[in-house]
Amino acid sequence: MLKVQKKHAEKEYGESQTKEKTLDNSKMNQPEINSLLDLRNLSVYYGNHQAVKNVSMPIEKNKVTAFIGPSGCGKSTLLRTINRMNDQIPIAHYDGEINYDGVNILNQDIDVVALRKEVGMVFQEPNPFPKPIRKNITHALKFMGMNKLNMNEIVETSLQQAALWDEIKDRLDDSALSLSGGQQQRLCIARALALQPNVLLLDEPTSALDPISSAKVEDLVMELKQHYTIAIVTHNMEQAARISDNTAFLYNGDLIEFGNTSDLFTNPKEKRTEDYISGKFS
Ligand SMILES: Nc1ncnc2c1ncn2[C@@H]1O[C@H](COP(=O)(O)OP(=O)(O)OP(=O)(O)O)[C@@H](O)[C@H]1O
Repeated sequence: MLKVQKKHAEKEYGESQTKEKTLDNSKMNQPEINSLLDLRNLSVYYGNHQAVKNVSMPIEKNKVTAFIGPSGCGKSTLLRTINRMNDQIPIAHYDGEINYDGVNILNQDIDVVALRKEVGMVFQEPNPFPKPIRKNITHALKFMGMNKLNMNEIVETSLQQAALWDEIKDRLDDSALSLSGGQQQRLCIARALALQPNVLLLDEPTSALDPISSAKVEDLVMELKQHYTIAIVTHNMEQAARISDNTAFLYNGDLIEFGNTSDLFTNPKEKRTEDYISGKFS
């Protein structure tokens, strides 16, 4: 629950509905899903252009949900809407709801800074601050007003969670830019984890990495889902099949198919899904 929104949620939905909900997911041919986020009739526009069209789907708690589909189909737009990053684009606007633990996070009175603390994001290109490794973590905490915490402990814990501690524990005061691309990306994940989010949004986090670094980030994602709810955009079908539990296939802004990843990849219900995953178009 977004702390700043608790009162709002209680007023709008009633206390009983602010607890976790189990979706009736029969229309998606899925067993019951324990969703943390629930997208309902979500449409996103850039000016007059509709990039995401009336999408409804759950994002399951402590699972990895992959967004796949051809270039320009709206994957990143959908992901960025979940922590309101699109608010930074003046022509972007949206309709519909994203319910997060009983709160519609698209409400205008949501505290987006608090939201982004709970719903962290990691981008395609590793983007550490040009500062020492340690400061990449502490700077994020101070920026979020969390400067009373035990910084050394959080630095160590978040780097351990990001499977980076053993590699860099003796060089915490070196510049983050001295790390390899794969290490920089894991540092960016550690930086997001330091804020103790519930959800991690990963926008093609391995597309700029070599195969070995990509494999480390994939292993990390599999590990992290024990504690976090993860949504990932990927162009890599093998990656989606390897690491995700649920997959959403988007085409031209429409959600064509959503379901359990192994079912969707082995027995797609829609012809367009089958054509896409079998490489007939990209
Ligand atoms: N800042 C923006 N301003 C205007 N239009 C945008 C903006 N960002 C994205 N779009 C448009 O929205 C549509 C969806 O783009 P989006 O980046 O979400 O797709 P994508 O599936 O993530 O693509 P890719 O796989 O190539 O990254 C595209 O038509 C794109 O041109």
